[in-house]
Amino acid sequence: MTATPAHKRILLKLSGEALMGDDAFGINRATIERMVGEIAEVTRMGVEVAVVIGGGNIFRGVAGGSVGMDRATADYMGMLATVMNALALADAMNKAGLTARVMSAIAIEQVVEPYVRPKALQYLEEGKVVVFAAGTGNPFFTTDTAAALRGAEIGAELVLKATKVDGVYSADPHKDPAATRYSHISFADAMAQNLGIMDATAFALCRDQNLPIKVFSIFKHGALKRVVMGEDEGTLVHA
Ligand SMILES: Nc1ncnc2c1ncn2[C@@H]1O[C@H](COP(=O)(O)OP(=O)(O)O)[C@@H](O)[C@H]1O
Ligand SMILES: O=c1ccn([C@@H]2O[C@H](COP(=O)(O)OP(=O)(O)O)[C@@H](O)[C@H]2O)c(=O)[nH]1
Repeated sequence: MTATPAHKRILLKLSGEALMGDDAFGINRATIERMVGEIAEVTRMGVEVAVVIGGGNIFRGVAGGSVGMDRATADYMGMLATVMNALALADAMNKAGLTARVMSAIAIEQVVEPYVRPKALQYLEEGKVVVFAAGTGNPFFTTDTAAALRGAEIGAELVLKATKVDGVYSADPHKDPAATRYSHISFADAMAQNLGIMDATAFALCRDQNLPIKVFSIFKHGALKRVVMGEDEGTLVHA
C-alpha cells in the first residue's frame, strides 16, 4: 500500500543562504540537485508544490557593497538575487524531469513571466512546480513574508521553511548551545518570545490566515518527504 501524503498543496520556502552548501557564496550544485530530487519525490506523490526562494547566498556576497546604501535600493538588489536563484532552481528542476515555471513579483518580462495568481493556480493544478521569485516585490520585506503571502494566496495547507537549523529553538541555537528545540509552538508563544527564526510580519500573516508553518533542516536528507507525510520532523508553528 502506498502511503498518502498529509498535504495536497504546499508552499516551500528555500533559504538562499542554505543553497550555498559549504561554499562561501553562490549556489552549490550538489545542494540544489539534492533539494530538486526531494521536491521531485513529493510531486510524484501527487503533492502540488510552490516554492519561494531566498537570495541571501548571492545578496550577502555583495552586501559589503551595499553598506551605506539606501535601504530600498539594497532590497531591490536582494530581490534580483532571488530571481537568479529561481532561474537556477527551475533549470535544475527541468533537467530533473519536473516542469517548473518561474513567476516574478517585479516586472522583468524578458527574463521571467510576471506573477499572476490565476496562472500560478493553473500551473499547480497541472502538476507544474511554480517558483516565486523577487519576494513580495516590495522593499522592507523578506522572502519569509513572501512565503506567507503566496502560501495564503494559493491556498497552501502548510508553509514549509527549509533552513539551516532543524527547527525552532528556545533561543538562536547558533548563539546559545543550551537552546532546546520545540516539536511544536503556537504563533502567540513564538511571537511573544520574539524567536528570530522568522520575522514578525511573516509570523503575523500566517497566524491571521491560520496557515501553519513547519520549520525543518534543508540539509537533512528525506526531511521534506517526512514533513509532507505528516511525520514528526522539525517544528510545527500553529494557531
Ligand atoms: N529561536 C530560534 N530557533 C531557531 N533558529 C533561530 C532562532 N532564533 C534565531 N535563529 C536563527 O535563524 C536562522 C534561520 O533564519 P534565517 O536566517 O531567516 O534563514 P533563511 O536563510 O532560511 O531565511 C537560523 O540559522 C538561526 O541561526
Ligand atoms: O519581499 C522581499 C523579499 C526579499 N527582499 C530582499 O531580498 C533579500 C534576500 O531575501 P532573504 O534575506 O529573505 O533571503 P534568504 O534569507 O532566504 O536567503 C532580503 O534581504 C531583502 O533585501 C525584499 O526586499 N523584499
